[in-house]
Amino acid sequence: MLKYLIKQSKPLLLSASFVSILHGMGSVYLLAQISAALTTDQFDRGQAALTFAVTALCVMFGYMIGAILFERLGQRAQSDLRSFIAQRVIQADYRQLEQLGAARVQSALSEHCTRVAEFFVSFPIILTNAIIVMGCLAYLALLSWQVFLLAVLVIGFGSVGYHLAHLRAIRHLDIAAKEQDNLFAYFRSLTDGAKELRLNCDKRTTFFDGVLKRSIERVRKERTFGMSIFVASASWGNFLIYAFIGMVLFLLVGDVPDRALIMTGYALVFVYMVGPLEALLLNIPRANLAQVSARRIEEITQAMRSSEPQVENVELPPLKSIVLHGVVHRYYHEQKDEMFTLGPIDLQFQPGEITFLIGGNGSGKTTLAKLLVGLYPPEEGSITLNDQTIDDANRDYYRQFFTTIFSDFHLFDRLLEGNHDNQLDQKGNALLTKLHLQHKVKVENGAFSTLTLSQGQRKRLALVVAYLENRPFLVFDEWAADQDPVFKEIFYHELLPELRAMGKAVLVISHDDRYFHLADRLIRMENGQLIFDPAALPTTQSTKALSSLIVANSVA
Ligand SMILES: Nc1ncnc2c1ncn2[C@@H]1O[C@H](COP(=O)(O)OP(=O)(O)OP(=O)(O)O)[C@@H](O)[C@H]1O
Repeated sequence: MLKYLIKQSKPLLLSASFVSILHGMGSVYLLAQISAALTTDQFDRGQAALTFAVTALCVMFGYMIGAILFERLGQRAQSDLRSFIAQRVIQADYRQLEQLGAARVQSALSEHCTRVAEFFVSFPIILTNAIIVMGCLAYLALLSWQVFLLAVLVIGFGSVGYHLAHLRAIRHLDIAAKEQDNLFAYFRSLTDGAKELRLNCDKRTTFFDGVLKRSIERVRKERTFGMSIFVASASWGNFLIYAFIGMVLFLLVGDVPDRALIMTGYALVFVYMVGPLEALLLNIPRANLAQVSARRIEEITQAMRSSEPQVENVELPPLKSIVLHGVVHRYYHEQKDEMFTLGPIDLQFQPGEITFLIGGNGSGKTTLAKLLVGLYPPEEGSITLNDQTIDDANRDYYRQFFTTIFSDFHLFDRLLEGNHDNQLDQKGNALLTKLHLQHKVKVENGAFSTLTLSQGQRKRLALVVAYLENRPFLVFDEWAADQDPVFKEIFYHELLPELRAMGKAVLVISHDDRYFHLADRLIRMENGQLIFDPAALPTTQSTKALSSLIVANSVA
């Protein structure tokens, strides 16, 4: 992932790196000038002052330009990453997304992205300081090759220790990154479960102390541990620097002639080098953290691979039929080591037909609806649309035939229709009036004036959106469950017949047995199977619906 981002912004990164290298080299050149001024007697003071001033200015501008360019790179990396992840989420197969969970996606979009962007802030620090350290070493080599060799030996020794520590630290940072995904799920519970947490103090205490704080603590502990290892190895590096300086000043130099001058030269280099070395040792862990986050983003996006190419601006042909042949879907419940199997289901749908799907809780009605609309691909069997078999290649196209209102529907704050115009607003407002929502919410330029509505009102608004989408097939999953009798009446007695007259195919998942007789067809789900059970049907049901039930179960 980091490699990909680096490749993406190559020109900017190269320019920023070039400026940082110049900045580092300029700093070393400044050191050489200071050293020369301190240790040499005969030189042109005016010329030296001018060179020093020009170099200092170049170093300042080099630092400034480099830092600005890297900041831009960091922000761009963050926005690129966010768009990339969002794109992956939009394209991901729905079932994979369900399994992955919202918390991990949130964690990738916020925290991990920020950490990766930070890499671009620490990168120039690492680069510039590495150049300064290398320059200082080169200058040392000029002064004495023995001292240079000793420095290389110390750096080699330090690097091995640093690498071993690095391996250990990364393990802890990885654990922290994984735990953070759980933490984001708990953060969601803080707002999603706000009512429950306020109404039950035991629940609140257990959640806060036993779940949330434990997770926060785990992230803190693992990250502190990982970073402490880095800091410890940085201190080890620091100690080695001073050990090296001590060895050079007190053992290697000895009682040579011009000792004071040589010592001044060395001391200057050492003092100049300590800061950049420390900065290096402190910033490499930040780059490592970015690497851990980049890996996590990669894992999360890998888990969202899409096998279904997405369509754009499709013209839909008229719907003639949708047929499910022996369709099967399974859920595996890990905790209980149990399998829920839906199907095999044989079923046929036609335009202008209202089908009611009934059955007990957990019998598989919603799962069947998700299979029908193409959110789940059938594990066995097949679906055909107008005699064309649906597979991964055309499933996204197939999904465009449907509008759904599931019980966990989402309302966007605007109509997201590509061909939006004034007429659509007018139609929307007329429908809002029909559903008694005209005083609560309005459509203006495709946007709803508010979404602060009761659950029943939100569902009515969702119904308006579904109507305006004008798709050939509508699926309502217990839409009427939380509506007043007056809206149930409108839904079952006005809207459904209207949809039928418009030639729409409609699947209504319902528990409202008072209205079962209005169905053209009634199908019943029990424990994942469509069953034929005339005794279970309400007495008011028309013979038409009853005979359709038989037909529904006999489509091969
Ligand atoms: N995302 C999921 N992952 C795993 N199992 C699931 C998932 N969704 C549903 N199930 C399981 O599948 C079975 C059928 O669920 P489904 O939601 O289809 O039933 P339903 O008939 O719509 O129920 P209800 O009337 O309560 O809405 C249940 O046992 C449920 O636990």
